[in-house]
Amino acid sequence: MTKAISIHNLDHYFGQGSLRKQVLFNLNLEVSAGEMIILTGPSGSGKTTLLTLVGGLRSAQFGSLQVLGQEVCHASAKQLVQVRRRNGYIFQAHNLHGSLTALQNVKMGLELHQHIELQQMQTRSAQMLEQVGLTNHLHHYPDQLSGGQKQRVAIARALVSYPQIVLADEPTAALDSQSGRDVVNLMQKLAKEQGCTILMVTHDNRILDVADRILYMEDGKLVNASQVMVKI
Ligand SMILES: Nc1ncnc2c1ncn2[C@@H]1O[C@H](COP(=O)(O)OP(=O)(O)OP(=O)(O)O)[C@@H](O)[C@H]1O
Repeated sequence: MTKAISIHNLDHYFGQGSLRKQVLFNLNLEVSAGEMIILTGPSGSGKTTLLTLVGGLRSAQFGSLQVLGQEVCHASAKQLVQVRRRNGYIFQAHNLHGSLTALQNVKMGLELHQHIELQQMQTRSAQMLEQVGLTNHLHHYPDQLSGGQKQRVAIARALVSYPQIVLADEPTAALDSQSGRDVVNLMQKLAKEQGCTILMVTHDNRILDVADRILYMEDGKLVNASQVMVKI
């Protein structure tokens, strides 16, 4: 099966000189295309760092990290931009632009893809908002939407370009139990329909069951599955 993400002996350090600190230790991981992976573990264990490396949001320097067959370790700034363009991102704080409507926010997810015509962008964005149940909110601004609705706009924006990989960091953290559940169910449904791989960082034990596989991180290391069952 095609590997969406392939990680071998990945280390990561922050800081320089005497402040240099290792935060990821010899990570090894294979993620198949279409898998939904949840990455969990204590605060400070390195989950977000790993997510940002996979997303090309920071540069990986030691070991090997392949995303969709492309080596990201030692990649140039230009190559990292290409990696970022192929991914969708969903964050806890949804990062919607307050001065843009839901439709305009989703359309931004397509604006890096210059081959798509304006009218087509508009249509696709509206369809995506329909799929997340927001047909009646296309022209609402973020402050006119609930937390769950805002997160659904963020999902629509992340998926509108049909990315092969979606990276999500605590997408349910700001939501009540029911909205959190709705949001992950929606992510799972749309991702399966589009065949995209999801890597999601979460502390939210209520949503672990949506994952095809749960990974546990502790002190910068991936702990193996048999130990995970004891910890969760
Ligand atoms: N930009 C940075 N510069 C220096 N150290 C950092 C930086 N980002 C993270 N760290 C450190 O790296 C370690 C891992 O942090 P990371 O944010 O990846 O953990 P996490 O598991 O995602 O935590 P949380 O669940 O609290 O978000 C922590 O010790 C953190 O203090």
